[in-house]
Formats: sequence, structure tokens, C-alpha cells
Amino acid sequence: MINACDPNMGFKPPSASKVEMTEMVLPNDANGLGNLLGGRLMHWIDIAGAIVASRHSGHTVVTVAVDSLDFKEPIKVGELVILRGKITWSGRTSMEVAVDVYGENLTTGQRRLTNEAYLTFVALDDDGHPTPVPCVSPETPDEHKAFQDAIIRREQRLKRRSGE
Ligand SMILES: CCCCCCCCCCCCCCCC(=O)SCCNC(=O)CCNC(=O)[C@H](O)C(C)(C)COP(=O)(O)OP(=O)(O)OC[C@H]1O[C@@H](n2cnc3c(N)ncnc32)[C@H](O)[C@@H]1OP(=O)(O)O
Repeated sequence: MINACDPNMGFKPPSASKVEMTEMVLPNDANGLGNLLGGRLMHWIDIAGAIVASRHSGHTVVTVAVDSLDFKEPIKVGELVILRGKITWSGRTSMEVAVDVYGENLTTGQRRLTNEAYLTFVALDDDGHPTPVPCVSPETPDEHKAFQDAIIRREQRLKRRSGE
């Protein structure tokens, strides 16, 4: 069952917690072909998402689920990696964050979407127990759509979790 957020916790728009993080792919981040390692990218996605969820909730958060992550095309050594994170939905103690990843060629300035990921975080109190978070108040048409789509993904995630 989907727990709705508690309105007594207040409402925050996605714009209040969004994050843009920039990294540069260095040789140590790459495989023998000079492509950014998938594991390194997953680490950055996790950090960007966690900052969004911490900003929204005002608490330390832990990652409880990462939905499938597709690698559409490589990002090369020397290119920039731009990670844009935005909250889509919150439940009672959990939050879904979307992270879009772009590769940017510094010389040409060309930027392309290379990855999209959805992560679920849970806010924890000082004793490490799940704690309530503010509701998400979508403002733009895209944010309203993301909110509705998040509910569908949430149902699928909970089914997966319970082994249905
Ligand atoms: C202001 C402070 C700043 C601090 C500065 C921060 C700076 C920002 C940088 C940090 C950067 C590092 C960030 C890395 C973050 C990690 O990598 S954390 C390490 C990896 N993750 C973990 O170790 C978490 C392990 N899991 C757990 O400990 C337990 O599952 C938890 C999270 C305590 C929850 O326990 P539980 O018994 O499952 O509790 P339960 O009440 O059943 O579930 C709580 C909520 O989680 C949901 N949930 C649980 N599992 C799932 C699942 N698989 N799928 C979907 N939802 C789920 C439930 O549905 C429920 O949602 P709500 O209905 O309340 O909305």
C-alpha cells in the first residue's frame, strides 16, 4: 500500500531541493577504452540524489532502491558529467528522486543526455529510524506528470519488494 505524505509536515516544491552537480571524467574514472566507468557514474548519481533528498527532508537519508539504469552512450575522459537531480514524489518517510545525466564536450559545448535514473531514499532520525518528510508540491506541468508517474513506479517497486 502507498502511504501518502503527512500534510502536517508541510509542502515543498521540487525547485527548493534540486541539484546540479558537475564532475570531470579523469583517467582514473575510466576503463581501457577511455569511457567513464559505470560504477563511478552510479556513485555520483547516488550522491546527487541523496543531496536532493536531504535538502527536501532536512535529514540524513539512505538509499533503499535504485531503478534500472540504462547507459545510452559513453562519456569520454576529459568530458564533463552534469548530474541534475530533482525530487518527484514523497511518501510518509520515503522520497523518489530523478537524476538525469548529461555528457558535455568542453571544446564544442555540446551536451547530450546519456543516462536517467530513479532512486528511492528514506529519511532517518537521529536514532536511525525512518522519519516523516514534507510533501512534494509540483509546480510545473512536467513536475505534475513526474509526480503521477512516480506513483506508478512506486506501486511496481513495492510489488517487487514484497515478491509479487
Ligand atoms: C540535513 C542532514 C544532512 C546530512 C548530509 C547529507 C549529505 C548528502 C550526501 C550523502 C551522500 C551519501 C548518500 C549515500 C546513501 C547510501 O548509500 S546509504 C547506504 C545504502 N542503504 C542502506 O544501507 C539502507 C538499508 N536499509 C535500511 O536500513 C532500512 O530498509 C530502512 C531504510 C531503515 C527502512 O527500514 P524498514 O524496516 O524497511 O522501514 P519501513 O518503515 O518498512 O520503510 C520505510 C519507508 O521506506 C520504503 N521502502 C523501504 N524499502 C523500499 C524499497 N526497496 N523500495 C521502495 N521503498 C522502500 C517503505 O515503503 C517506507 O516508505 P513510506 O511509506 O514511509 O514512504
